[in-house]
Amino acid sequence: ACSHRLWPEIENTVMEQVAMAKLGVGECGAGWQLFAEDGEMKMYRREEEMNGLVVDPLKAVHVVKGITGYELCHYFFSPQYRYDWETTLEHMVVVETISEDTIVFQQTHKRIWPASQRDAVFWSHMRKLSDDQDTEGPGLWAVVNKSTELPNYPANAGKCVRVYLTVCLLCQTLVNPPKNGGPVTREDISCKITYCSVVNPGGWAPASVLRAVYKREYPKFLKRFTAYVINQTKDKPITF
Ligand SMILES: O=S(=O)(CCO)c1ccc(-c2ccc(C3CCCC3)c([C@@H]3C[C@@H]3c3ccccn3)c2)cc1
Repeated sequence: ACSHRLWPEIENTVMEQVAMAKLGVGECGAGWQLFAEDGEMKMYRREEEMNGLVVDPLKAVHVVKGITGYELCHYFFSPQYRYDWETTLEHMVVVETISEDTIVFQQTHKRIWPASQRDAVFWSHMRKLSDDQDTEGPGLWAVVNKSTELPNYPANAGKCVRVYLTVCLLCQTLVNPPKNGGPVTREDISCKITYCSVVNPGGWAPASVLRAVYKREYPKFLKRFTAYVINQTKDKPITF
């Protein structure tokens, strides 16, 4: 994988995205605005436009009990589960499997009225990161998705408007060993999630429409995805 043409970009993007994900939303003066909250889940956005297009960066933080960071990243990264949890997905193609932890996808998303239908072409990379604090712990796992150009999937060639996205799912497993020294069970683990995304919608769509879509779709997506992983793993051995 290190020899692949995308490798340098993947390496740089992962480092940059993980560093950004680790930054707190700080004092809200830094421009992050809380726009959705549900229990442990908090969703922030910054209102940003690029030549008239809404490209609001999104940062969500969440803590989920009973699953590990590896498990969350595995179900987010692996194509075979995506239709189960990604409700806005109409079609997905694995264009290239660069290695077991790096895949290139083409996805068509269901049309969200009144915007025209979108598609995305992106590489996706999953990796374990050393947790600076405790090296031997379960550590940090991340999946980074970033749009890329593919000659065989030219942008805006068919009915879809091409979106440009950069997404980072950063997960830290927290283990609270049982007092009695017994084996660690799912009651003793939780996962701290940071999900960052910047989606440039490609073609024009009304700012009010896009912001309404983001406000509705992102909380739904993160709640549905985490519930899916909890359900998929509840009767399985823990994978760190
Ligand atoms: O985390 S991922 O990599 C998971 C892999 O699937 C990912 C997340 C989000 C998108 C995405 C692509 C297009 C659009 C819009 C833009 C104009 C009209 C459609 C949206 C809007 C925000 C809404 C949305 C939010 C969350 C989930 C799905 N829909 C989101 C794509 C990939």
